[in-house]
Amino acid sequence: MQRLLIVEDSKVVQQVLRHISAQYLDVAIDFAWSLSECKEFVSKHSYTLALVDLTLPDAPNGEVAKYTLLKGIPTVVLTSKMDEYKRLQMLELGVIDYVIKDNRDSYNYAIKLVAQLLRNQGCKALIADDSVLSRTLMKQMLEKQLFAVSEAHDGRQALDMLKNDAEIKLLMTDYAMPTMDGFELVKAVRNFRGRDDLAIIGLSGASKHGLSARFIKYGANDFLTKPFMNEEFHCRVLQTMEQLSLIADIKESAFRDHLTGLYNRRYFYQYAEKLLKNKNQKNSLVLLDIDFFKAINDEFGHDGGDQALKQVSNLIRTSFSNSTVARIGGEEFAIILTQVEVEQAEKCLNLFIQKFASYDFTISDKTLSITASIGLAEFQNTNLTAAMRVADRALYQAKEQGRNCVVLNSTLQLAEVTAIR
Ligand SMILES: Nc1nc2c(ncn2[C@@H]2O[C@H](COP(=O)(O)OP(=O)(O)OP(=O)(O)O)[C@@H](O)[C@H]2O)c(=O)[nH]1
Repeated sequence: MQRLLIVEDSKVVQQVLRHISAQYLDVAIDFAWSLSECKEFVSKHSYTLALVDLTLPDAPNGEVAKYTLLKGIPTVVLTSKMDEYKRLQMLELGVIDYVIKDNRDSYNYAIKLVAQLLRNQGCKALIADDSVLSRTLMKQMLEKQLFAVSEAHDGRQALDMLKNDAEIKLLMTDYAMPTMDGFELVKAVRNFRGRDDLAIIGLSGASKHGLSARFIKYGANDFLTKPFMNEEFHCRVLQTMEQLSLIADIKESAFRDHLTGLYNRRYFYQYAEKLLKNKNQKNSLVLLDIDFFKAINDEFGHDGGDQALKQVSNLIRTSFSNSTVARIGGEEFAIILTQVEVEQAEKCLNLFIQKFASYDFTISDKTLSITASIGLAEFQNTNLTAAMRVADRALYQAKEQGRNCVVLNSTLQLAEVTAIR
């Protein structure tokens, strides 16, 4: 579990930070007023990150940052001190960033910076550089930003590592390297990893003019000239990763249903198509439809119906937490149980439907029971249209049989699939 420590002695600033943190951060946060309180917290918890003020009643000269760094906690300074000497001293000590609090935007900047650092945690970064010194320096700096860092001594090795590990999200590559230079590496990598999936920052010595533009044209997201200041390095890496995160957020929201937070139909179809490519995996496809949902809308209004949909979604999500659950229609849900054969799925769904029927849903302070009908079909060696039709037929039968039941459509499947093919 990630944990953040904020050390700030101003009540007003603490309130502002609490407010902005609630919008951007989803981690445990402790607020300390002083160095002594900070020490108390550190003795009780381990922290992923600290955001500290430099001037505290019991520590007027930045002692708190020295303390958190000494304790191995990556630290961001948020201070009203516009002292250039102090700033450089702090950056040299190893703080990730030094943010001056001169307006509301600086608080936003600091918290967004913290949010990005927390997202970096455990994220894989790769450094491709033939200079051991350069690699060591960058590794230290990236580790400060909470990345898990690996190294490659030339372009060829970096390319192999990237081919074998889709989890690498950041590549820092030098230009001049033996066997394969930075341009060749970026071009090759972009054949299989897009800009929205892997961030690339090109690097080169100051004497080589025009390299930055070429790096970017070949597919790098940004460029750094060596030697760089630590602060610039941190800013560029964070900004590049923030762009990647924003794209990931946009993609994620495009695949989510606004009302319930479940995956939507679009995502479900893409996911299901991919899954079918693995011919050997036995999966089960479940279509669940709420019974007499129109009556709920009629009694409680559309908002009441929405409340019911949210509660039903939560119940399905928590009951099938290891599976992909999507809302594919108004009151219709699809679930794929991967590596679960239909006979096993049927048993599990029969238990679930009982749990569903006995669950107390609450709409506008009134408790009510809701039931659902389920159609189940095998989801292997077929095409998606066929599988959906088979499961839909089973769902139709469940409705016909009086609802609140599970129907497994195994008999129709072969005939259906053949007909559709
Ligand atoms: N509140 C709310 N209602 C929705 C939403 N989407 C669809 N509906 C309603 O869901 C109801 C579905 O009604 P029907 O298709 O007749 O199905 P049913 O009443 O559940 O009956 P059976 O499926 O046959 O048991 C309609 O009244 C739709 O207006 C939604 O997002 N919110």
